[in-house]
Amino acid sequence: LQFGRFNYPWRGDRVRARVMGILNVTPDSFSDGGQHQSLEFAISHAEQMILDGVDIIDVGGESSRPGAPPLPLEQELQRVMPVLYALRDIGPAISVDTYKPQVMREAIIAGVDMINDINGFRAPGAIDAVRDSDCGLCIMHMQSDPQHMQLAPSYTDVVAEVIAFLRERIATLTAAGIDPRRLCIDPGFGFGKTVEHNYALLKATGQLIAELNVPLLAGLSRKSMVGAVTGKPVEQRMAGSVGGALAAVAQGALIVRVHDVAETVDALKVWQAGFNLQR
Ligand SMILES: Nc1nc2[nH]c(SCC(=O)O)nc2c(=O)[nH]1
Repeated sequence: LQFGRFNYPWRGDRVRARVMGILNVTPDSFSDGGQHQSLEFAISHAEQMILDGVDIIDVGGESSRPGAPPLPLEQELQRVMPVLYALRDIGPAISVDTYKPQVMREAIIAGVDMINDINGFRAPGAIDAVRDSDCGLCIMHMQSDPQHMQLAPSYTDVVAEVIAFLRERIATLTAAGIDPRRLCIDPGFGFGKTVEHNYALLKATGQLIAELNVPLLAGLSRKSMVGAVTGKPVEQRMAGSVGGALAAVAQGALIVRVHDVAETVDALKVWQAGFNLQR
């Protein structure tokens, strides 16, 4: 490990928004779910995202849609590790979307640039898994867990409670010896939130950044919060998702996690050309 390499994707430039492309390596994202085909598909999808201008590729082996059953560790490793090794030197930063400490450990050995944990590194062993490395760490807020989170999301004050959660996680990770420069936060759109909660959080993007003083990742691409205000099904939510990404970036979000890389990259180029980025 080259300590001090600090290869987290936002190192050096915390102004230009980065585009994180979603690379699902779950069977339901491939026709036959076969191992070999899924690796081929994953690599060609990654190559397309690179042509489209992606900054970070987020590799996820477990679907975390509401109600999804947990995925056994071995299956997640079988899906994700071949892809991480295949992409490790392909160009853009590589992130792994996992909450399992063992997957984090193996991903770090495979050279990932970022660990994206929807569970905010709360699993036993998660902090130990990532402490002695130099990759970026995304701490996301989730109420409850994927199997139960959308049954009855409730908050007294969703913005205050999400800020308090993220503040506690930042404090816990830094107290464990993790360099704060490695950290980014994420309000977790759709993870234990109603549509109203999601938009309250989106409108509070600037407040989260100001209060927590770490880069913020926004992941609302094609989610039900986009469907709710456009009336569009998931396959017609690209424009709405781009609109949501710009709403987050306009308030200071540094990373947007999206399905539609080319469109988001173009939208950001024009928006950034026409907007005074000096905040
Ligand atoms: N950091 C982060 N990771 C994520 N992984 C997913 S999976 C669900 C989906 O893409 O619809 N969402 C998010 C998100 O919002 N933030």
